Amino acid sequence: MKSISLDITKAQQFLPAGAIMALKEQTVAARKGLEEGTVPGNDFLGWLHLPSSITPEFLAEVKAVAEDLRSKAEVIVIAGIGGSYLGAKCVIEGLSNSFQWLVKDAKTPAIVFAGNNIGEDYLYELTQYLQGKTFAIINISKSGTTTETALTFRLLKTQLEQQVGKEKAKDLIVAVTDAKKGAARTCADKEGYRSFIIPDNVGGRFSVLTPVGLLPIACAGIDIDQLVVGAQAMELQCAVDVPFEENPAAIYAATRNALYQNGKKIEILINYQPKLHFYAEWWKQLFGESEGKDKKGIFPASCDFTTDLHSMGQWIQDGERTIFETCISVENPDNTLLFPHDEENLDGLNFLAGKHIDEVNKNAELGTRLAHVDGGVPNILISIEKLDAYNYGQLIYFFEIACGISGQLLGVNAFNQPGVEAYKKNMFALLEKPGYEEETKAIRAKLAAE
Ligand SMILES: O=P(O)(O)OC[C@H]1O[C@](O)(CO)[C@@H](O)[C@@H]1O
Repeated sequence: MKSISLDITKAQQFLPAGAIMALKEQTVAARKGLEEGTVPGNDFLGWLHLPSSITPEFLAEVKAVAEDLRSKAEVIVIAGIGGSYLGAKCVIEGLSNSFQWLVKDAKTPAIVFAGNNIGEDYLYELTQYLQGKTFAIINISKSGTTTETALTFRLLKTQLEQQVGKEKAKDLIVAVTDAKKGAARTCADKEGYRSFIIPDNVGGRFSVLTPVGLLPIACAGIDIDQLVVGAQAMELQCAVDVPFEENPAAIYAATRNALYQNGKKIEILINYQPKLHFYAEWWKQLFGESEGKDKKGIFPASCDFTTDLHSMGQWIQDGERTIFETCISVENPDNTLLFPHDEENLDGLNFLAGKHIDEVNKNAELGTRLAHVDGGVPNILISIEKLDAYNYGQLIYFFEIACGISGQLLGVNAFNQPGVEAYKKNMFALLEKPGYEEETKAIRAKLAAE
């Protein structure tokens, strides 16, 4: 099977000669640091050899639980946020029929995501939708205490128990959480739910190849074996003994850091396939939480083309020259659709007659790349053969390891996220959570003084 390919030529032309090679030594050291576990945050390196350590027995266990839920439920609600949501969401969106939610298909339950927001209307509408339906809940939280997820889980658990009774609900709830800590673990053990463990040394944004991602993905009927095989192939391709010039993750990490050092502060992940929208959301958390710290870090942004060419295209072509693009290009669509000839040609589109829709898309892609490069936007191109589980597996591991390397080039601990606590602390103080009495007083005084 074909490996993903990386082309940095249209980024390199914006850099001083030798800028990427100047980072070679540091990049090789960073890759070695990951292998030897000497990097900052080294207690969170469990993802590094995760693909090759996944056993067929473990995958069979995940698939068996997924099959069981698929056979019992019309709807499966995946409750989780951040890394406990985005990996599954990006793979499921990427590899399912775009109109799956409208298709009445007895084999695949509707997969619905929740626990990733606190919208009262969202949750109200979800609880309404679930009324009278047999639904299952996968409650995913590493800490087991994340407010958005815990709040949603309580709502849904209550509804499920009311609808089917406590005993039957037990069979329809699965927890994916820490082995020992957190409310989600306590609840799962006490209620007797089936559960999967999130390894201690795998942080949320690196956890898609643990049951956090694998269980929901299997519930959607996607081939998790191939996902893992793709990740394993990329693990080999980015191994510590692969020379810098042949390691795509090392080259990508060095290139984006060279661009950053030369004033390109924003990276826009581009796709030309609507199915990749949530891939970018996953990627933004991966790089945003890993690198945005110590007042440093490339800002990870994303655009869906050609859609956003009609909204953000102007800015990208002509705005401040602090951006670069990384484009994920999909070589082959899964399906064939030819553009029809029309005798009257009222729309003037007969010049496209007989062409694949993808040919139009590919020309839009090439035309955009040339225009943006001409407009001063460096372009990194990542090509994959097609959107399938194998290629998704490759892409996931590629960006994970690139991120692990890149964080070191930037000089940060890529595996913590201390900054996310600030909003939580304020929210708990404002909501008068027990234990936050001092913070409540302080924040009320602050607001009164404003
Ligand atoms: O799995 P958990 O512990 O609910 O965390 C969800 C997300 O929240 C964060 O911890 C940020 O608060 C992310 O790093 C994580 O992916």
